[in-house]
Amino acid sequence: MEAPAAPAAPAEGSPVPGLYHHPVPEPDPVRVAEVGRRIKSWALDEVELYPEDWEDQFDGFSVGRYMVACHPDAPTVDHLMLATRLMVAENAVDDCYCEDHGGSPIGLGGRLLLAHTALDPLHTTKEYQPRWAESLHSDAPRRAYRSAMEYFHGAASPSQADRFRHDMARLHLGYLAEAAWAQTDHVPEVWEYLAMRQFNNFRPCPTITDTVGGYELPADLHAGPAMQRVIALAGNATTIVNDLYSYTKELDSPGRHLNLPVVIAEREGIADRDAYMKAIDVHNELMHDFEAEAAALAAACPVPSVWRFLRGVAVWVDGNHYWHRTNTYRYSLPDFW
Ligand SMILES: CC(C)=CCC/C(C)=C(\C)COP(=O)(O)OP(=O)(O)O
Repeated sequence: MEAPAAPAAPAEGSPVPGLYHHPVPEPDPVRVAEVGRRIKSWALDEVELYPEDWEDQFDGFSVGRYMVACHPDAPTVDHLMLATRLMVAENAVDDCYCEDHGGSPIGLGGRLLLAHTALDPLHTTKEYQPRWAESLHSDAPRRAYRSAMEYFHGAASPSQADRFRHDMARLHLGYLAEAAWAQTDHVPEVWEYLAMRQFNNFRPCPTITDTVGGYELPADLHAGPAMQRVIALAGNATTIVNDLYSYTKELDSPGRHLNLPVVIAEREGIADRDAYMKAIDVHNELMHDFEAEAAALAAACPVPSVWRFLRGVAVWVDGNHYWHRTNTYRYSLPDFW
C-alpha cells in the first residue's frame, strides 16, 4: 500500500507566454520519490547506463516527476516504471547515438538499426544468433532498450508491444532524416521540418498510456484513421513544446540545431522573435485541432477504452508541458518578452 501523498510544493518555471496549455495538479511526491529511487537503481545496477560524472544530468532530467505527471491514472508504481524505463532508454539512445553524449549523424543508421533489434529481435540461424544476443549488452543504449522492453513485454499484450515497436521505428526514421539534413547542412522547408518532427516525436510515450494505466485499447480501435489523426496531432503538439522550451539550449549547443523557430526564421526570412511567436501559433493550432478531433472521436465512438485512452493521451500532453515548464535545470525561455 502506498502512503498518502503529502501536498507538493508548486514547481518553479514560467510557461511560454501565449502557449495554449492546461495546468496539471502537482504530481504525487511520494510516487515521484519512489520512481526516482527505482529508476536510479535500474540505471546503475541493472543496465549500467551512465558513468558517475553524468549523475547530475540524470537527476536534473527529473524523470520521476515527468512520468508521474504524465500518468496520474497508473494503478501502481510498477506500472509507472514501465514508462519511466522506456523514457530513460529513449533519451539514452538520443544522447549517445544522436546528440549530446558522443552522438553524431555519421553512421547513425547502422547504430540505430542494431539498437532497434533490442525492441524487435533478430530471428536468424543458430550460428549468428549468439553474436546478436551478446551485442545487446555491448553499450548503454542497447542495454537500456533491451531491459526496458523486457519489462514492457511483461505487462503489455502482443498488440500493445507491436504498437510500441511501430512507434519506435517511426522515431528512428525521424532521427535519420534529421541526421541526414545535419550532414548536408540542409535547412528544410517548414512543412518538411514538421514532417520530420512528426516522426522524431514523443509519440511512443503517450501511446503506451493504456499499458501504463493497466487496460488495453484494442488494436483495431487504435488503428482507425480518426484515432491515428488524434495521436499524431497530440504527438506533434508535445514535440513543438519541446522545440519552444529547448530553443535557448539548442542555440547554445555547437553547430546549428534545427527546431521550429529556427527553421521558420531561416526559410521565411523573418526575425528570430517573430519566428518564435509563429511557432507558438503553430503549436496552438495543433493543440486546438487535437482537442476538437479527440472530442469528435469520443462522441462518435462511445467505448470506455477509447474514452480512457483519449483522456490518457490528453493528460500526457498536459504532463509533458508541465515537465518542460518546470525543468529549469534543462530549459530556459528566450528573452523575447
Ligand atoms: C522520449 C522520446 C520518445 C523522445 C524522442 C524524441 C525526442 C528526443 C524529443 C521529442 C526531444 O527532442 P530533443 O532531442 O530536441 O530534446 P531536447 O531539446 O534535447 O530536450
